[in-house]
Parts: sequence; structure tokens; C-alpha cells
Amino acid sequence: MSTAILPSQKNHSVVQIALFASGAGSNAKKIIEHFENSGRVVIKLVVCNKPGAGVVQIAADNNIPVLMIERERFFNGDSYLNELNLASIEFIVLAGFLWKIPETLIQNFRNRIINIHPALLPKFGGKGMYGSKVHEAVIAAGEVESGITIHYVDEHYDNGDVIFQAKCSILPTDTAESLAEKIHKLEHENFARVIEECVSKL
Ligand SMILES: Nc1nc2c(c(=O)[nH]1)N[C@@H](CN(C=O)c1ccc(C(=O)N[C@@H](CCC(=O)O)C(=O)O)cc1)CN2
Ligand SMILES: NCC(=O)N[C@@H]1O[C@H](COP(=O)([O-])[O-])[C@@H](O)[C@H]1O
Repeated sequence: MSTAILPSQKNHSVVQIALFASGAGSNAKKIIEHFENSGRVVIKLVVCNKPGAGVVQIAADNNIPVLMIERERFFNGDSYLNELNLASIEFIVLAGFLWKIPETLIQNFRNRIINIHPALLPKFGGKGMYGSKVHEAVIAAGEVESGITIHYVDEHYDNGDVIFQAKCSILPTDTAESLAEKIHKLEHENFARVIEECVSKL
């Protein structure tokens, strides 16, 4: 007699995530630490397009393999889909990744790629809007608040469905640097939890 597998008894498989990053990797570090002892999520791979980026050392410190990618193959080849499949990657997190994700990956990871943007989309997004450039534009526009947006990734920059936003105030004395600190604090407080909520729905 076979035993029915009740939902509560379903054996939830482990979700294997690739972190894509181009820079210092402070978000990647927080995410890696958050899932360090998780039974549900494994940070399997760090994908980076900038040799010498801080995120490469963070991956090494945590014994996470790094896949260094090159522009030609990423945009005009298989977009490293073979390596992602070999690593059994099921979900992609963009944590300060500065290249546009190509159609090949969008199609193969439909609704399974998320990104964090350091502003309140739809304002201050799109091509050219990354890193301190975002904070400089927000300050120059005279905004009294900024924040973060975590969203699904589609074929356009900063256009996918919004998952989460959090705000911070901007004081008259704030600079792009001081705003960046407020934004990083919001990112580090929220990104890992939002990732966990997203993968729990897979
Ligand atoms: N298909 C998508 N790819 C990516 C998205 C996205 O929403 N859809 N988000 C970006 C992250 N990002 C904003 O959150 C972003 C990153 C970089 C740029 C940009 O203008 N990049 C420059 C190149 C910079 C460099 O090579 O150092 C450019 O494209 O000319 C805009 C937005 C990640 N990918
Ligand atoms: N438009 C994309 C963008 O600007 N992303 C931003 O890059 C930074 C990476 O910091 P980190 O390398 O310390 O995580 C983060 O602030 C993230 O929001």
C-alpha cells in the first residue's frame, strides 16, 4: 500500500542560487551570511564580470566558486547558460551587477531572476543609472526621500514587477555618499529576507 505524500510531508528540495555581482559585494556578503546555515537555500556560485572586484574575495572567503564572465560570450554566445545548468542553478540574484541580462537567460530563468536597485523605481532607473550615479541624480533632483527597489528582471533595465520597496529620508545636508550609506543599510536589512520569500514560492 503506497503512502500519500501530504504537502506537509513533501520533501522540499534545496534551491540553488547564483549571485551576480560586479563590485564590492557588501550585499553578496550579507546574503551569503544569511543563508550560511540554511537547509533550504544554497548560494552555489558567484558570477562576476570585473576582475579584482571585492565580491571575488568575499566568495573565496566563503568557499563559493566564482565564474568570471566575458562580454563577448555573455552577450553573443550562450550567456554561460551551460555553466549555470551544470551548477544546477535555479534562481539568480543580481547584487550590484552592471551588465544587462541577455534574452537567453531571461527566457531560461523566467520569473527567477531578481535585482536590487538603489532608488524608488520607476524613478531614477534605466541605462546609466547605477551605483553613485543614482544617488547623485536623486540629490540633484532635490528629492526628500529615496530608497531601494527589489524587482523581477525582464529584458529591459529596471522594468520588471516590483517585489519590495523601502524608503529613507534625505536631509538638506545629505550628499551622494551619505545617501549611499542610508541605501546600503536598507539593502543589508532587507535583501536576504526578500530573496527567501521569493524562493519559498518556487
Ligand atoms: N535585463 C536586465 N538586466 C539587468 C537589470 C534589469 O533590470 N534587466 N538590472 C541591472 C542592474 N541595474 C539597475 O538596477 C543596472 C546596472 C547597470 C546599468 C548600466 O547602465 N550599465 C552600463 C554598463 C556599466 C559597466 O559596464 O560598468 C550600460 O549598460 O551601459 C543600468 C542598470 C543588471 N542587469
Ligand atoms: N543599478 C544597479 C545598482 O546600482 N546596484 C547597486 O550597486 C550596489 C552594489 O553594492 P555592493 O557591491 O556593495 O553590494 C548596491 O547599492 C546596489 O543597489
